[in-house]
Amino acid sequence: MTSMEPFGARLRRAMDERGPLCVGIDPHASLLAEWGLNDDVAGLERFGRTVVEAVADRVAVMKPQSAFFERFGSRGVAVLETIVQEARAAGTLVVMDAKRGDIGSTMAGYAEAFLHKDAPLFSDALTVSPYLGYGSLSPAVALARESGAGLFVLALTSNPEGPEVQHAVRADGRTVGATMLAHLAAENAGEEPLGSFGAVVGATVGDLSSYDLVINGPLLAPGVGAQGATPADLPKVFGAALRNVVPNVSRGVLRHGPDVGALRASAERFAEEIQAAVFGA
Ligand SMILES: O=c1ccn([C@@H]2O[C@H](COP(=O)(O)O)[C@@H](O)[C@H]2O)c(=O)[nH]1
Repeated sequence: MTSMEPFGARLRRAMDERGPLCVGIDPHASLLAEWGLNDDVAGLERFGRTVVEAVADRVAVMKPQSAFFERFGSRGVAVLETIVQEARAAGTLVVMDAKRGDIGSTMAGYAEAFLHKDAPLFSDALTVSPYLGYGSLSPAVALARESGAGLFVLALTSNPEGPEVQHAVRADGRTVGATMLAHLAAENAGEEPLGSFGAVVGATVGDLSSYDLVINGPLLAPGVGAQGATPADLPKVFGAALRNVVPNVSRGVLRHGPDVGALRASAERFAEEIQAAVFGA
């Protein structure tokens, strides 16, 4: 397989050129209604294509939420394929938010679905769950390396229920979340300018001073906007790892649709606030 430049290098360049904002494509039923669209496949497609038209040529990353496409079965997945391909063709990197995780032999199938360069849903990176054990992700790590893609591993998620698992302390005294971060730092060791194996760390999680977020890889940070975090919170949460943070905003931008100009203006406002928070820090 001819491989692409590694995801980490492509992401670093995109963040340097366009800023780090990731805009989510989350076609909630309530947003389809607010946009005056039907809650059907045609509405889904119009929604997704409008978001791509508004921001794909200007933001570093877009993150479609697979759940809202899978909701419509095979026809929804077909729309997802179109959206991913159009967004990538417009110049943005696509992180597929599908949060896959399974025993290793099945994980290999999920990896083929999203990380094989000839797969209809090939994405620049995929969110994965390590809660069947980090080692169960090995087939995805291997295929991502081979095809120049990346992974974002759930480490410290933005939801209030996450800590009961992620802050749990293991027999060796480390928390589960810290262990995931350490695995990722090992994957990324020696990679320049940035490793391809990132962590999901919510912007809402508060004080992380006891965690080592410097993993030489990207940190996908959902939670800005609708979940209550603001760009100004980023320096406090991410500290020394701030320059590798990719803040995701979904509903905070999407609620401004369906007008393309209003979506674009909202993304630009978030991008400016994030730039000020990261580079003014
Ligand atoms: O810890 C996590 C992991 C993923 N997400 C996803 O990000 C977006 C957030 O959407 P908003 O509308 O900006 O709240 C959504 O797709 C989540 O599934 C997350 O929120 N937290």
